[in-house]
Order: sequence, then structure tokens, then C-alpha cells
Amino acid sequence: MSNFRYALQDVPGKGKGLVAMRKISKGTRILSEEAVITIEEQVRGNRLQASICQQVETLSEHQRQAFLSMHNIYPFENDSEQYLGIFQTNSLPAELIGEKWAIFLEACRINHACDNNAQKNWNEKIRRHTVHALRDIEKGEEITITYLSPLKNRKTRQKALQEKFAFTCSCRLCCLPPDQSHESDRRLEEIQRLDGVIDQLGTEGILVSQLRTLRYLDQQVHLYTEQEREDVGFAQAYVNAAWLAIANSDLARGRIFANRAVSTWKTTLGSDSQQVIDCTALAQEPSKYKLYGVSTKWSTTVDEVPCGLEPNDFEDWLWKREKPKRPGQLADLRNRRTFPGFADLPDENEVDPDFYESSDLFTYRPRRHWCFLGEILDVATVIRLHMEIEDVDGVKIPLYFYTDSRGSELAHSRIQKGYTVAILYAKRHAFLYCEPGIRHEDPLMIKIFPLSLHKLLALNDRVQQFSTEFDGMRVCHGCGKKAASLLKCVKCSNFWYCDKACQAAGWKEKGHRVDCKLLEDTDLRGFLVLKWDEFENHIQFPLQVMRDS
Ligand SMILES: C[S@@+](CC[C@H](N)C(=O)[O-])C[C@H]1O[C@@H](n2cnc3c(N)ncnc32)[C@H](O)[C@@H]1O
Repeated sequence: MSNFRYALQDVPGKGKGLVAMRKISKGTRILSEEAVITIEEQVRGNRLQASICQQVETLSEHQRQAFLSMHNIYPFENDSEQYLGIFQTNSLPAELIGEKWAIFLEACRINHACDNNAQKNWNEKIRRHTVHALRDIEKGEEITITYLSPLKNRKTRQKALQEKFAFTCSCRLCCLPPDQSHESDRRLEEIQRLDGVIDQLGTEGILVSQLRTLRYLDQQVHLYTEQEREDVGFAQAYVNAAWLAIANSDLARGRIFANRAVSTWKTTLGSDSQQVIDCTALAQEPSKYKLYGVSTKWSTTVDEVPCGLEPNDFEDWLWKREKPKRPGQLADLRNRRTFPGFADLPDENEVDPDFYESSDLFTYRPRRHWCFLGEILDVATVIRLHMEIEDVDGVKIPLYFYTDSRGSELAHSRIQKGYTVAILYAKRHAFLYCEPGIRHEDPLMIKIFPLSLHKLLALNDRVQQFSTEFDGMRVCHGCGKKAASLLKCVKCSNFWYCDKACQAAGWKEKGHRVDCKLLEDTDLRGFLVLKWDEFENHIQFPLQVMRDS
């Protein structure tokens, strides 16, 4: 072996393998190698054998010996069958999208581990196969790559390795105790499931359901980190997040995500890889990305990055995470996880695991609460009640009443333009003759509040500001002072005052007269009091929430 970092040695139970001769630090290029035999993927049968034989003939004696000493899991009766068997047991991709396979005399000696410490890659730029240390590798430790990509659950991995390479893997990941193995499988499966969901959402996921997609990518990064696996999949999650942010004109986040991807690509594939080159360009000039500006929803400049945040708060900003509620805080109707816009509702034909769970894989039920809010723009009744409503993002959608009474169960006084409809557990429905909307079926899942969505959110903001106790203090709605002991409005219990004078100011000058009247509605109060994050069972209207809870 030419490289003093490792040596080819016997590895118990695995034949030969590469072993580190000294400590190899994370990100080190362990080897970079040209192919000695290369075959186009479409070459089969006699032509394949002939091509391999011809190339073996041209090898130097030393290379030929090295080739012949490689492992072969296939039976053979003559030289050309032996060469074919060796090629099939050992060849690695020699083209970016796997159209060529090749023998590399050193890289092909690396054994597999599901928790591999090194990353293999065909580097198209330098036309060499590279292997990089995914983490620090200690002297005497075996260098391992994964033969399986992407990594699946333990059972699937074992089956594939047995079928393709005729061995049983006994790596650390495969030997975890059952509960830890189960947990690892769950993470790996979840990463793949999210890949599938993101793929399926496609352009819509980038430009319409962007927050939902960003949440999936955030989850993926989290799962990779928990799995302690910062490999190419981890880098790709950051690339996807960069593309998503930039397509929505968010250059600040786009640049940060792209830089994070660059850092992982460098470690796993090296600075001269196409991935590092492309991603560095993306980070330097995110506005040159082809989808930049297709949506302007999250528009920021590259410099609009908050300063001085604690690391966790920075991550919350970066991933646009909803802040957890402070104790004593009422529900926030601006929380987009609980009160999603139409684009972020689950699709009726998919079982989105962010919204649903199953105990038997056949029946599904919501795993959490969510509620759609939309303002009534227009109302019509032809066979059934039909409304046009506008969501929090300004998206206009049809709402059709497929209840038994086709909408006539609703009080007429509530069906008014400018009022706000709240629909629990709403789903997106693809209507045959009009644009997607909501097909509403259960009368107990809907409520109309007699104010516009804009006013409802403004009321919510006031409640957030004046109802919440923080560090033992509340803010007086009348004069704005903070104090530990304030008097609450006995009618609604949501607003607090220093004294009668402040209460009078709040009532007359700051509009509490109107808010207090609205808050008489137990469903509206229930909306604010309900612990939306805690799911035990479905809720329905009228909400069963204690008046003074
Ligand atoms: C590409 S070769 C690797 C080098 C090979 N050990 C040698 O001696 O040339 C693949 C073969 O190595 C063996 N191997 C690789 N990883 C292994 C592992 N984790 N456990 C047992 N055998 C392994 C299997 O026989 C497999 O078919």
C-alpha cells in the first residue's frame, strides 16, 4: 500500500481490510485513486467478460496480483469467470450517476460498516475515487465505508448485505441492544420517509408549503445529528434548505444553509469536489440560484442575520421554529404550526405523519391539534352552502359544506362576509370542478367568529401582550406599566389594570369594551385558553374549556 496512513491487513471475519496506521482526523482525504479497470454499466454478458479480461491483461504484474488477491463471492471455472467474479464483488461507481463501475486497487479493499467512519465518493472533477474520514479514526482502527446508500433499518440492511455481498454485518450499529437498535431504525426510517415526503411535495413544497418543507428538513438535520451521522445525506438536507430559502427570496438563511452544506461536503468529499464548488458559489451569490425570487414570501437580504442570539435561539430563527409558549401564556393564533395557512394543511389523500398517526397502519387519527382560519369573502348556496374564504397568507379558496344539512345548520347571523371561519383538523381537498379547497363534513368542527381575520389576530396580539404573566409581572392594559399585583377585568379575566382609572382608560380609550364583548364567546376564550400542544383526543365546538382556566 502506497499510503502510510493505512495498511492492508487481515481483519477477523472479513478477509482483508484497510486499517489506520496512525490517527486520521475527521475530514482527511484518506485516499484518492484512479481506476485500473472500468466498465460501462450497459455492457453485459460475453462483452463484459471480454472487456474485463482485456483490461486485466494490460495491468502491471503488481496490479494484476493485487487484483487477483481481491475477494470473490462468485464460483468460477476459468480465468475470465474469476475476473468477472472479482469485478462484481468489488467494483465501485466511477461516474457521478453510476453509469460506469470500476476497480480501485485500494478503495475496493475497504470493508463495510453501517456506522462507517469514512465516506467513499467518485470525484468527477479529478476523475478519481476518494475516501474521507467522516470522524476521527484512531490508530489501529479499521477504515470502513458503507456499501448501502441510503442507510435503511437493520433488518433491510442485513438482507441486502447478505444478498449482494454474502456476509452478515456485525458493526456497532447492527449489534446495538434491541431498544437502541429500534431507536436507530426509527431515526433512519424517518429520515427516508421525510425524503419521500419532500420529493413528493416537489416544487409545491418549495414555493407553496415552504414552512412545512423547512420543518421536514429541520427534522432531518436533527435526526442525522442524533444518529451521529454527518454524511452526504446530512449535507444534502442543508443544500435543500438553502434552495428552499433562496427560492422564497430569503438570502440570509439561504447563505447560512449553503455554508453549512459546504462545510459538510468539504469533510465528506473534499474541497475539489463539484459539490463544494457549486455550494460555495451558491453561498457567495445566492441570488444567482435559478429559482431565486420565484416566491418573495420570506424576502431578506444576505445581511439580515440577527446578532447576539444564543446558539439555540439562532437555530430557532434559522429554521423559523415556533417559540414554545411561556408558562401562563395563552394560545397564539399566529402560531403557524397550530393555525396553518391553506398550503400547510395536510392533503386529504396523504397520511402526513406530521398530522396523523396510526397504531395499526390501517386507521389514522390526528396526532395533534390544528385549526384553519379563513375570512369569509363571499357566500352562495346552490344545493349546498359554499363560501369563498381567504387564509392568513391571502390565499383564496372555496369552502363547500358537505354536512348532512349542507350548511343550513349554521346560524344565518353568523354567515357574513368579513367574519372568520375556524375549522378544526381541516384538510386540503382536490375538487373536480374548481381549484383545491376545503370539503367540510362535520358540523362540530366549524365555528364562525363575528370579526375579520385581521381583527381576530389583532385581538390575539393584545391578549398575548396583556394576559401573560412574565417573571411574576403583568402589563397594565390602561397605562402600560408592569406590576406584580394588578386587578383583572372580572368579565373576561384576560386584561389587567392598576386601578379603576386604568380600567376606565382601557375600556373607553383602548377598545376593551369591544374586546370584552367578543371574549364573552366561550369558544373564542376557549381558543385562547386551550393547550393546543397537548393532544389527548379530538376537540370540537363548543369547546369544553373552563371559563377561568
Ligand atoms: C469489496 S470486498 C472488501 C475487501 C475484502 N474484505 C477483501 O479481503 O478483499 C467485499 C467483501 O468483503 C467482505 N466484507 C466486507 N465488509 C464486511 C463486514 N462488515 N463483515 C464481514 N465481511 C465483510 C465480504 O466478504 C464482502 O463480500
